[in-house]
Amino acid sequence: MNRIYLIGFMGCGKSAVGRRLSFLLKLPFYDMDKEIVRQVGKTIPEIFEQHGEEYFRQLETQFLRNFKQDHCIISTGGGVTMRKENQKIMRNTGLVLFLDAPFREIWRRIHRDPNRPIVRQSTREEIEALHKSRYKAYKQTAHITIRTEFRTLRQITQYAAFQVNRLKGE
Ligand SMILES: Nc1ncnc2c1ncn2[C@@H]1O[C@H](COP(=O)(O)OP(=O)(O)O)[C@@H](O)[C@H]1O
Ligand SMILES: O=C(O)C1=C[C@@H](OP(=O)(O)O)[C@@H](O)[C@H](O)C1
Ligand SMILES: [Mg+2]
Repeated sequence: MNRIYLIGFMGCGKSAVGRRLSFLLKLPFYDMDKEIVRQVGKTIPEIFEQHGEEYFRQLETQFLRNFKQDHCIISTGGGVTMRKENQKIMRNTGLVLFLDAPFREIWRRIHRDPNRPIVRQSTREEIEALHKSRYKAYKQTAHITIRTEFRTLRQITQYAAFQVNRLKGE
């Protein structure tokens, strides 16, 4: 299968770049968080509050196991890449792009957002430690790492499209 997955920490731009990349490459776009919200009929904070994080993680893996569409762009949630099974599914069914943003930029983007329950419950230091602890998994799961610092969303999207086309041509 030939999907494009965007992975990386909260706020690195997976959803924003995924949407733009889908326009540029003319491929359908799926944001895993949005798909889960639609399936369950609850917001992400509601799922975390009412069922707990582990339940949300199961929904993420279920989505990846059951999803059938080929030739599409999928923006993952920041925690998806932590499970080995998810890593395997993504690498076996598509090209995995890691959007690598510096933590201070990530923090600036996410610290006031009420829709990310993990951020709401934690201090800056705790989120920075989480970023550090997850970094290796993103790096190792990705076929390509894209550094986003000093780049606009448009530049990142164009660079991602260039990399996708280059690898398709190989
Ligand atoms: N390179 C960038 N330049 C400017 N704004 C960005 C960039 N990447 C992401 N953003 C903005 O940061 C916020 C978080 O991005 P989002 O795509 O939701 O991240 P993710 O899905 O990885 O959590 C959004 O408002 C998005 O428009
Ligand atoms: O990193 C995480 O554990 C999470 C990231 C979120 O997605 P984004 O990476 O799009 O913010 C969302 O799946 C949930 O709040 C948990
Ligand atoms: Mg997102």
